[in-house]
Amino acid sequence: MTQAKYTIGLDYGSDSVRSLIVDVATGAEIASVVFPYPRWAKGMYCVPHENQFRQHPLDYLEGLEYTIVEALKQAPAGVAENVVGISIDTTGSTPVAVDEKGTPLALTPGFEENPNAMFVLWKDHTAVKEADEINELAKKWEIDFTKYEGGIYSSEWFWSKILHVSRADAGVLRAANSWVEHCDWIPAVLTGTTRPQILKRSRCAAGHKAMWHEAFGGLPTEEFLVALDPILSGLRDRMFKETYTCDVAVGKLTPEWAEKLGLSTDVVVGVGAFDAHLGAVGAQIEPYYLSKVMGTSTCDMLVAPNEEVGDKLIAGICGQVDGSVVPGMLGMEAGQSAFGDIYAWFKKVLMWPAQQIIGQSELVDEATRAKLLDELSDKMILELSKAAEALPIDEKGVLAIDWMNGRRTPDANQNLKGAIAGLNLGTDAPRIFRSLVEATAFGSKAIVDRFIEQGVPIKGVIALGGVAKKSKLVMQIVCDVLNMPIKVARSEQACALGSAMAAAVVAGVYATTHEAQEKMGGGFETEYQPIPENAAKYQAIYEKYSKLGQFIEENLTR
Ligand SMILES: Nc1ncnc2c1ncn2[C@@H]1O[C@H](COP(=O)(O)OP(=O)(O)O)[C@@H](O)[C@H]1O
Ligand SMILES: O=C(CO)[C@@H](O)[C@@H](O)COP(=O)(O)O
Repeated sequence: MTQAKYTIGLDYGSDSVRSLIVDVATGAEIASVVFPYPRWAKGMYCVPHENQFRQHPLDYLEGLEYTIVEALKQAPAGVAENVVGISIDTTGSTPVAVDEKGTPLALTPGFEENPNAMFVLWKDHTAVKEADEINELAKKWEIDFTKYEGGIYSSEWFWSKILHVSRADAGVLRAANSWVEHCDWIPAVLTGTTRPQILKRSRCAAGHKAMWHEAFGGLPTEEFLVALDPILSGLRDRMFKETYTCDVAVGKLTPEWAEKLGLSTDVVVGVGAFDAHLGAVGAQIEPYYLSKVMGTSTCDMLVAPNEEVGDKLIAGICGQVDGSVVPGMLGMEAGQSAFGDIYAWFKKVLMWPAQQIIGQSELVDEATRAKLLDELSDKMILELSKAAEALPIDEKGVLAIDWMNGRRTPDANQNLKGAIAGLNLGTDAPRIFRSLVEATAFGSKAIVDRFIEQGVPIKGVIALGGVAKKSKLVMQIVCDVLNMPIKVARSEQACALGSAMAAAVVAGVYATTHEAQEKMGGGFETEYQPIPENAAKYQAIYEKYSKLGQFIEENLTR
């Protein structure tokens, strides 16, 4: 009997990192371990009301070691010796300033506690002004460098963040040799290739967030960047020219990391990519099937043969990049800046009085107070969902707009804010919660409609991510609003599974990503079907959503 081989997929989400060990022959998920980022969990280095969200590199390194070592402990004997590859996915754009060795500045003396020296998380919107400047200059420039990124550059992306931090922190500006995406840094650490000049850069990250395109010869020109702000002068030369798809190897584990992880130095490490893109691979994406990663935010991925899309530029999405999802095919990205985060926000609002009052009540002892608050927090969304599910669709009821974290697509605008209208004195929490769920579904429909308007057919919808697995209410409402069937990927960890598939390709087990998908894919566990009468009602309400959104954009934008 041939010796089984395994790969490890690492999925760095917004709140935690998880490892997944997979049997490459069958896709069987052998072990998985999750590591919540400790500093992030305490809210360190973040200022939510200023949209500042930063993550310390130590959160990532500790999670890297912990999740792999613990997963190998859970795996049967003989697995560790037969791991042949590791690949990772992360959130993005989540860049960090690095020194000439490629070390994030927060890991160097004097910057240990400086949020500007840490990873600027994808949801950090401190660079709204810089994004506006990039868009204004791009539209006047001889080449519109945003054209392969939907024509609108976002504050969530690479250059906006670099410019903002460079302006805000002279110390970081002086010490920064280059800037590196999270999805590029981890593979470089594992393989000892962190120096910016040799570090392999992800096609996915560069193409979707850094305005990289082979038609430009790589990144935007030095002239464009200097015209944006002379503070960027010389940085382009310390960035990169080539980019690589996730079927390419970065290198092999260094002896140090092989020792730490209990793995062989023969283990091949793949070029990284973003979570949504490898999640789509893990969910067995096919051409013209929209793969929705439904988590704190949503990412909508599509793939199509390059030749079928041709020179078409798809306006208002997060970019069209050759090889960003499945090597050899065009990857198209859209998404919503907040999805599950909106439910989490409402829960936080409802928790405030309880935390202030129960949290200080003398009627019960401290241990009981803590248990009460934990139970409230743990059950809040489930209880709201149960009550919301019992409510009828109300075409004259509460109507919400899902732009609490700005609008990512269609047509990025991080200046926008959310709204809740149609309230009366009888409006209760479940009704408001249901309106928020409906709003997130309407935001999803706006994206689907944009692709179709732009001539990209959508044959069906695949869903993955935490919300897809946790909420039947959300999934049925999204299904009714889209008026399309939605298949939910079986894997609890589709992003990590996609990374494990990529690792199997870079390790030479499979020749193509498609082959790895076929052999390692877990298929689908549920298929939601739209309820026709609901779909008809939601079509009418969606028109109101669109009008309210237009009013907000025209009158209430910051
Ligand atoms: N029962 C639920 N119904 C709807 N949303 C939920 C439920 N439980 C958790 N969530 C949401 O799931 C999101 C986390 O999704 P997940 O995919 O696990 O994380 P990430 O997006 O960081 O990868 C949170 O925003 C949370 O509000
Ligand atoms: O924007 C991207 C990828 O392009 C995601 O990394 C970002 O939305 C974060 O996704 P999650 O909500 O953490 O799943």
